Amino acid sequence: MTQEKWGQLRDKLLKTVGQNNYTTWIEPLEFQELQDGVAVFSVPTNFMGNYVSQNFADIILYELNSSGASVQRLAFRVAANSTERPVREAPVREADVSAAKDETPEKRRQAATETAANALDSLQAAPLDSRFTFDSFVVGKPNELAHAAARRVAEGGPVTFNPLVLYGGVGLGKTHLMHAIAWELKARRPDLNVLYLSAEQFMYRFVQALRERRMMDFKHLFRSVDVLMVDDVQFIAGKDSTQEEFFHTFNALVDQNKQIIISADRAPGEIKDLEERVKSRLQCGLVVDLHPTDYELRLGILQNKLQHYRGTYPDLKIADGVLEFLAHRISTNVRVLEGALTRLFAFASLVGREIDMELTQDCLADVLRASERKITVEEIQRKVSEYYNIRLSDIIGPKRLRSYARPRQVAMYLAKQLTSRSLPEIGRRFGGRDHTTVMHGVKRIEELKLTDGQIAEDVEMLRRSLEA
Ligand SMILES: Nc1ncnc2c1ncn2[C@@H]1O[C@H](COP(=O)(O)OP(=O)(O)OP(=O)(O)O)[C@@H](O)[C@H]1O
Repeated sequence: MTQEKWGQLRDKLLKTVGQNNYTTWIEPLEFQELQDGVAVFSVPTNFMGNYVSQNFADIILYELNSSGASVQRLAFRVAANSTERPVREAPVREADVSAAKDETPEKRRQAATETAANALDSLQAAPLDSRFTFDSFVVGKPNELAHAAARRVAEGGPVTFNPLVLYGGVGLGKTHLMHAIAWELKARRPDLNVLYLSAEQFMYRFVQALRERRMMDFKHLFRSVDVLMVDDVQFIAGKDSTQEEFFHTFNALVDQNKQIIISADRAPGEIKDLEERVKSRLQCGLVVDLHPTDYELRLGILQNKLQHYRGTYPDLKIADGVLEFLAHRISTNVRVLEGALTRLFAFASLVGREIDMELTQDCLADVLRASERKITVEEIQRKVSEYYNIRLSDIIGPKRLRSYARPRQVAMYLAKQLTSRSLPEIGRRFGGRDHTTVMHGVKRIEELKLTDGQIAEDVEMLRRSLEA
């Protein structure tokens, strides 16, 4: 059995176990020697050796023997200078702890901690997305506070607010920021054990530990981290025993002054079925929200993505105004925005055309339709009355005073621009006015926008707040 032969066998294993398993578990194995029927491999961690021997030993043995080698057993040694980490989580094996059965309590504790640390190794590197860094995070008004708090925590200095809770709607960058913190901490403070996982994974690990009667390992694992990051914490709402364990983990870490970072899809106080005591713990630190994106932030993100895509599609051309159009028309969810741009680039490169308005509308018709915000005339009237601080009835009613008439015209103009209502329909909603009155109002505002800076600004502010 030679290195070369192992190389060939690995190719066969790739077909048997699939790409993911292969990359995670088989590729990092280094064949060392075959002696007395034992094939020895070096592995980056104990944990990984255990996992491979539990899950893939029979397949590896089968392939080794089919290739002519005579192998009865596999053995795994941890490489002395190993810096690699496996990239997936898996159960911690009882064998690791039971080896210490006859030792003193102190040694047992140490062995358990080492086991936990091994498992920790695999978790740390597990799910971080290399694209989610501070560099690739575009900062704008809606997320500047969350970003600043994340940056502060990522410095790894003394813990000043604990926990940091980031919350906000779907696709607004919570996970991105959490990963960015983890990356930054890894770079600045490699001495710290940073553990990032989703609340779902937390529950999964907890249930598994219960099933395998390995709660001690579980507790060791989670209490020996320096920074614990739990994503999408709302997931544990209504899951009583998981919440309970989370609560104890949380307290234990806070008592040791270890940093905790949590994300949720809404403010802690608003998470249904989350125990009061968990809610109040979450509210003890700094709670910051990621607001829905605004036009400027969406445009910034698109420009950022464009730079990125230039690397992949160097020949692509994009007409002026397309990014602005997308930022204007596509919803607040950044994931949808990114998806739209990806599709657009892929499509344009396939058909070999410049990305212009026509191509954009063809290619993204469904996305554009789905994200079309239905702004109503009533909503416009309400916003306009709030903005000018007049009563809603004065916008709709017959008063002709300039201080009512001008806001009314602004509302008519916005209704024409932002809804698909016809002039007569708009007129009906303004106290049964004639369509010519609406037409006149719209024209008047169009003219004033060019000559009166204040009106132009009012209209723009109102448009933005209606579209936000
Ligand atoms: N400010 C931003 N700058 C750059 N990319 C962003 C920004 N905000 C979000 N994104 C991107 O949008 C996508 C969705 O973000 P992310 O997964 O972090 O959302 P989330 O808030 O965790 O959503 P969910 O609640 O669905 O888990 C990611 O690809 C992320 O990189």
